[in-house]
Amino acid sequence: MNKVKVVVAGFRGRMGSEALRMIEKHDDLELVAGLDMDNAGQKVKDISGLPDFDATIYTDINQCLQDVQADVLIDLTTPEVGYLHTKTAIEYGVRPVVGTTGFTSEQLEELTDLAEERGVGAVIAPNFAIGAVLMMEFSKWAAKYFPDVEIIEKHHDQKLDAPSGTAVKTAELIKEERQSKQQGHPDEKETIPGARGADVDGMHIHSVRLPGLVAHQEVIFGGPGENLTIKHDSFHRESFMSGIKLSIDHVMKLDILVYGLENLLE
Ligand SMILES: NC(=O)C1=CN([C@@H]2O[C@H](COP(=O)(O)OP(=O)(O)OC[C@H]3O[C@@H](n4cnc5c(N)ncnc54)[C@H](OP(=O)(O)O)[C@@H]3O)[C@@H](O)[C@H]2O)C=CC1
Ligand SMILES: O=C(O)C1=N[C@H](C(=O)O)C[C@H](O)C1
Repeated sequence: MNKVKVVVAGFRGRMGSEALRMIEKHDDLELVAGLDMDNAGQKVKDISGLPDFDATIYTDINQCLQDVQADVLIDLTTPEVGYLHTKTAIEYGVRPVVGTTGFTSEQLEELTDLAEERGVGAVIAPNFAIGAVLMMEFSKWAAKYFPDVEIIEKHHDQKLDAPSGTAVKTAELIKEERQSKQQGHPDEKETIPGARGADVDGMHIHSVRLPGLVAHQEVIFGGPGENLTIKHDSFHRESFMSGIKLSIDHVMKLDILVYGLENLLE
């Protein structure tokens, strides 16, 4: 069997370490290197609490992709690093599967163009949980009938970006379905700045950050005399792993960048 050779960037993190456990469970995947902030030259198995992989740790993506033969780069780092890793991977012809959130729309456009120009498959998915993808799709459908909508996303308090990538993607999907709409009273005034949350095309996004949370989102639609709430909870990061595996399987057959797991689901 030809194994897919994978590099994981951010493998010591909450998501990256879960991705290593996912790779360990699949015979068709092989970890060939890890990208980290630190620990260059050590082996992944030398880091306590991680699976027993013999793969070498690098801190420089260029060095890493020159030294090892890799098919796929999984990136689960930070917005700035994730963007650079994705760009560099495409330049080396290594297919990125990116969960890192917080990219700007300009960065996404640039990466999409680069992948197309080089004919390199790539997947960027703000949420790899199947339930979250359904929540976003159901929300898009509901927006056809309920144009008034607010999004409440709740995450652990170590999250760097706000609003979450999932909330932004949900708003983008809803935007495809409804006419642009300014919600609330036309004379509404915030007496404390930020009270109404972020505004995406009239949709308000509220970000909650608390210890104890993992990743949760409610999309609340309002109509005359009724409300509809579409809600998803990730209680464990294992929830994201089947989506990462599905993306690895698909990215090997792609020659463009796909943004959003919904585009890979049948
Ligand atoms: N798409 C999805 O389904 C999901 C996406 N995410 C996203 O994934 C990303 C990671 O989240 P999470 O795992 O919680 O974050 P963590 O902070 O737990 O992990 C990030 C890891 O990246 C490492 N890192 C930072 N800079 C570099 C670098 N230059 N090279 C290599 N590694 C680096 C960090 O090292 P150090 O600890 O030393 O700083 C850390 O180990 C976030 O953007 C988050 O929003 C999260 C969950 C699901
Ligand atoms: O940082 C997280 O934890 C998560 N980030 C992603 C996002 O920003 O939407 C996906 C999920 O919500 C967990």
